[in-house]
Amino acid sequence: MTTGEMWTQLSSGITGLMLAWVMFEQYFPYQLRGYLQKYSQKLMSYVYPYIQITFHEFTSERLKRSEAFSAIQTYIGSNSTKTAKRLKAEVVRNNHPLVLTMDDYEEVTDVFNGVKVWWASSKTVPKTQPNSFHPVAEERRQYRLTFHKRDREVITEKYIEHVLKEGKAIAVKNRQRKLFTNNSSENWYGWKSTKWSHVLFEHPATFDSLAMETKMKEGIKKDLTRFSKGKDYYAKIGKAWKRGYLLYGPPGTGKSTMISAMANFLDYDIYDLELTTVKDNSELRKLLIETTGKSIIVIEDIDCSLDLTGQRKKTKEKDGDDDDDDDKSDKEKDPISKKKSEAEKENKNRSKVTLSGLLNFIDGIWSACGGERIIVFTTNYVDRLDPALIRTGRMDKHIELSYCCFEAFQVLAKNYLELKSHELFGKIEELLGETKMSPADVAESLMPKSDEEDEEDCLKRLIKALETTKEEARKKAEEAALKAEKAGEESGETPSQVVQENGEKSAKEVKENGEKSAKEVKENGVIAEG
Ligand SMILES: Nc1ncnc2c1ncn2[C@@H]1O[C@H](COP(=O)(O)OP(=O)(O)OP(=O)(O)O)[C@@H](O)[C@H]1O
Ligand SMILES: [Mg+2]
Repeated sequence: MTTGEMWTQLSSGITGLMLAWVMFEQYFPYQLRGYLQKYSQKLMSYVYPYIQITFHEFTSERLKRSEAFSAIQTYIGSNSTKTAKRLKAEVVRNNHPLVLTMDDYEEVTDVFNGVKVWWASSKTVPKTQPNSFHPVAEERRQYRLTFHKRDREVITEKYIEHVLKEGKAIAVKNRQRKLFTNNSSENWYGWKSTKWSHVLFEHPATFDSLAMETKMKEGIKKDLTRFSKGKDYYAKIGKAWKRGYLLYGPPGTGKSTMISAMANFLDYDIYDLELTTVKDNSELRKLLIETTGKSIIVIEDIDCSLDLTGQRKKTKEKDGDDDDDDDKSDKEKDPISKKKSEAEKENKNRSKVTLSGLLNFIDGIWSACGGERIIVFTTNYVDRLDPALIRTGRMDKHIELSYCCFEAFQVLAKNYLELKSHELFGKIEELLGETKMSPADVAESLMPKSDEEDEEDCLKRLIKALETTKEEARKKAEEAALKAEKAGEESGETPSQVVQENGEKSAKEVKENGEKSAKEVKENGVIAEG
């Protein structure tokens, strides 16, 4: 047979097949197709000696990405780079080569205990109407494992377990920590939609660079270490492997910095949850399910995020003659209150996440899904939070980050100026004892502003700043006392009585109240520590 004849025969054969397929599609009764498929598969199983197992990317209503799928992806990725011809570059990391994985519709082989298996990747894109207004459905990927039926036992009992274990181990080894933030639910659909977006987490903060009392720092480090090693302990006491921290204190005292230090200390990811974009409790739940283990879930400025300071409080304030109006002038001056009221206004109509929804998120039934998570709340005003949110046992540990003390200053001086001691330290210690300055402000003064500045210039700048702050505080206190005296004269009472009756009016009283409640919480925290 010549080559020309062979081609003619081949093309007529293909045409015949296509014709048969068209006839089948058009005329074969639809009802009988199911039977045909069933019996042809049965027939195939007699002739075809291979078994296939499919691992889908999403299981159970697509709530969560399958862990098995991720592990398999990593396993095949690391083994396939030498054999597969089409690879996908996933992440480019600093100082690391490309991370490559097998591309879609590619097949690789693997050998385990002398048994050969085939892995193939594929994807299905759900059909959508061409002119539909619905968002495009997300493609679903899957891996198909094929092996001979005589190897069934080895594969199902040993090989798959080996793949999952290896995959997870490789993932841990290659892991680059991430900082996640939640997407608005309007973007939860469509191509490659995800609930969380991430960037690589590269914050350099560590506990060594964190300025705070050494004893407190060591306590927190011990607590974190105990938690991260406590898998069996939590299982024994029947508690979800979670721990809640409440970080509170004035602005610039290192709450956010401490979260980064915690993540670096434990080698955890951070999920920065922006509550204001979460529409309701069910969205909150979905977000929680999508978080992975070894992570810190952070809700910053919890008092501003939502009206979680309690509907209860609000109703109370409505009936009573609470000091809402009196607060107004203070609020106008206070940037945090301003921040809060703006956020409140903005979110009034948008977010329906409730206190109970959030509590369920922290320690309800839903909190049990997936372990090894730390939940951190931060706030500037701990006394504004609903008691239910901070009661003993709910937030396991309450940490107060306060104004800069001398010990904290020493850490900053060592970090910023590489100074362990200096003749000006004595003066600074004295001033820090009399003034309230946040570590952020102290750090700012200590930072050299030009190459010409030396350590002494920086220390002198700090002394000047401390003296100014001290003077301002003195003037404020004087003004408050004067005001109280005036009000007392008008009503015929002594100034101290006026101050007492007006409650939180004077700056001094505000401070004292704050400190008192902070102390209470601290005490609770100490009890709660377990
Ligand atoms: N305790 C600290 N140790 C070291 N640096 C600090 C500390 N506190 C603040 N800083 C410095 O000040 C900056 C601001 O601190 P940070 O953002 O952590 O404050 P915060 O308590 O989260 O404030 P806010 O309440 O406004 O969110 C940081 O970039 C850090 O460099
Ligand atoms: Mg902060």
